[in-house]
Amino acid sequence: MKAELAMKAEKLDADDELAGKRAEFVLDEVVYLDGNSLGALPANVPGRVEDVVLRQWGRLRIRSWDESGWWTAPERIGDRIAPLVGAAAGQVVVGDSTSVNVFKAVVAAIRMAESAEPAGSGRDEILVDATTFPTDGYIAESAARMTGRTLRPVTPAEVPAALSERTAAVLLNHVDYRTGRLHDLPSLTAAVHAAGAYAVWDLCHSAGALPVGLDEHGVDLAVGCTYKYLNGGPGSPAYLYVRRDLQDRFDSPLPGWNSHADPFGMRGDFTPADGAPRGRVGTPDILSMLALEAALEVWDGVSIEAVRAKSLALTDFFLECVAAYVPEGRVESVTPVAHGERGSQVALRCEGAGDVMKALVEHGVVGDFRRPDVLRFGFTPLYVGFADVERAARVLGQVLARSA
Ligand SMILES: Cc1ncc(COP(=O)(O)O)c(C=O)c1O
Ligand SMILES: Nc1c(O)cccc1C(=O)C[C@H](N)C(=O)O
Repeated sequence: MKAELAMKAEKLDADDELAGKRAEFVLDEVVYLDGNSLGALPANVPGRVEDVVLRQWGRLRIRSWDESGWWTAPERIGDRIAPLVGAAAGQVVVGDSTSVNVFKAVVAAIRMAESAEPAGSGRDEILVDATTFPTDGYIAESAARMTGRTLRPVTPAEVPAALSERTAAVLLNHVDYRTGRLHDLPSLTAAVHAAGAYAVWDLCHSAGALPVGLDEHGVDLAVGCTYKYLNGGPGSPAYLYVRRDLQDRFDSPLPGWNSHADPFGMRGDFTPADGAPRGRVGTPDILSMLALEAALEVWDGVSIEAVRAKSLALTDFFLECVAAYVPEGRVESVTPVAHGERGSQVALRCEGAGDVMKALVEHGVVGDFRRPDVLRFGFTPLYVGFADVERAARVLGQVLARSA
């Protein structure tokens, strides 16, 4: 069995059109299956950061806001992310954290719902994914409280039935951070719209791993981080998508001088900028942002459809190897088997998962542990290969056999 799966991995790697991309990353002999938490370092980033620090900052200093393109970086880099999430140019702005962008998007969605209806018409409810990564839930709760709305946590499957004329906005995750379940963005967005509400999607676990189709599916607002499948580095800035025809109605709860129509007018009253810059707040985090810009160069010539095809092949193969190597009954996958419902990770429920993950890391296989009992393995198609997958499952089998 071992030899068979190893041979299969070899063949899959030989046929992999993305295999060459791995050389564009700084990696070692560790099997790195944690790119859904922190993506690996693209090899061109250190040189770029050195140039940004020593030449752009060190020598050009203040001139770099114009001459090195610092001022326009949030929209320029937004336009580089846009095709990866199915958005035309001019709708994505990079900056701040995902958490901050969730706040902007949810409050802006509530304000859009309010402005679209006669005063007091009663859109007083916000729906939020009950299984969400916690930060989204905390922020939605605060946004609801600040705007006098009620927050109603529901699972994504319950959303269609929960929608009503009371719903103002719905905050959902495209891929669940714990289970890796891919939610049906097209049909949920359509259901939200049919109820007259606004849909906000968190793309943290889907952008760079699978096609999102923001424009195609008429998503209203979306946010995401850039340090997972986009490999921007620890704390790299997040992004905000506002659909073009909604941009004039985007009323930011965090208007800053960078989102002013005339930032250097230094005026006392706020006039919002047109287009994507309206989503900015204050001075962009240039060092992180330009590291991200360099990191995004690995996407040159890569189609997100090819990435998705490889991602599904990797997760299928991992499940096959786990079934072959792991002693019966020791793990249970909580990630859906159906391709249409799977993101780019596999989450295995396992007794003693915390200790098992420690042992895996000691043996050169890095995934992560999510309490109370989940082993999480993320598969980044740009740098994970099929031999990595076979080895990870084999080591998992050995660790579990030892602790039987
Ligand atoms: C779905 C989701 N939303 C938000 C975040 C984090 O937000 P922030 O980038 O503000 O830390 C994460 C992971 O950290 C996440 O998985
Ligand atoms: N953002 C993180 C961080 O600053 C430290 C450790 C982990 C993270 C993560 O991104 C966690 C991740 N969102 C998750 O899905 O669990």
